[in-house]
Amino acid sequence: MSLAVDDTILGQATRDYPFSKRHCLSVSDFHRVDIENLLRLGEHYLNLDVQKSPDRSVLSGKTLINLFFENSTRTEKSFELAGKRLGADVISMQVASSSIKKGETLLDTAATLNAMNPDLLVIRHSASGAPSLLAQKVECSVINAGDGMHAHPTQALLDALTLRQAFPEGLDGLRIAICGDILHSRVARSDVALFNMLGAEVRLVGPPTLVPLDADMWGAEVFHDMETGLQGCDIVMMLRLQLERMSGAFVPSKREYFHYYGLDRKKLGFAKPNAFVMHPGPMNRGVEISSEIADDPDVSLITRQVETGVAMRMAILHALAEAQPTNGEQRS
Ligand SMILES: N[C@@H](CC(=O)O)C(=O)O
Ligand SMILES: NC(=O)OP(=O)(O)O
Repeated sequence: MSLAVDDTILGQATRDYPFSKRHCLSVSDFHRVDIENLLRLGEHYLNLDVQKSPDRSVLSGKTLINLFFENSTRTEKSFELAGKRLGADVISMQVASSSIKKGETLLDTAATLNAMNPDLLVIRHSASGAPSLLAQKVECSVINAGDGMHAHPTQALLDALTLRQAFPEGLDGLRIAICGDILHSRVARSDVALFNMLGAEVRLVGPPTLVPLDADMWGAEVFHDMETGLQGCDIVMMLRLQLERMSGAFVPSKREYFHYYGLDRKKLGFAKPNAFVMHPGPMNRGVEISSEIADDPDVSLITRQVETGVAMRMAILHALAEAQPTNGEQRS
């Protein structure tokens, strides 16, 4: 089956190159054509008035299980909404009240859920690699909703789709600065990989304690001050200080951090005059971003990222549910 959404450009693209991936674990598992097809499908769902005219036949009869071992608002709720809008039966497992609290392991939990025959399993876990491990143990499609500091591929896809809406000519040649706590950020890792694939020039800006030593090998130029890092940038993406992954002090104080790295009107002035601001959320106002920037509808794409997230996740669920695995990617 191909992604039979319409007979126009999308239909043509997906007929020529049907989506073949069984899982969504990391953006680097995808070819550019997979990414283009996913983004086109995301655009399709963004343009539909999904509240009023959902296509509930796409995932009708399919079961989606959300398994979040780490906190989430945007990712979990948008997968839940996306699954429901496409007609799936959706279960969001409450880890805190599950048998994991009685000592059941991740793999035993996965085997138990697998026995209920889900079609799609969305997992967020603090351990890098947990979704890949699970993908080897279950028979359904696995979607990585964030694993440790490793990857957050669906965030990268929704960020790319948000950018395509803001820059209809595409990401090619855009200069994007990702700023703040790069070290602990799975969003930064996935965004750098995807933005590079789509032709953007990516910069990483943060204090030396929060930028990994090998960051210049990711395909991004590293800067340690906002003034030079933001020069000529079309997009400034701010990241939260991910305290839950820090052991020890990485910044002297939040107040000092804001002074040097927090985005306010003055620092945004270092970027291009019409630069947009992004943030994957959740934000810590007054730490990495000021309210005057976060709430400025002329520059902030932050709410649009959330809105785009639902459409993008509808696209991902749709694509995986209809994928035609190639050899070596056999669907069981
Ligand atoms: N929500 C994103 C970013 C963050 O938490 O700061 C993540 O889960 O990676
Ligand atoms: N951006 C993001 O992943 O948000 P949540 O942690 O709220 O899901």
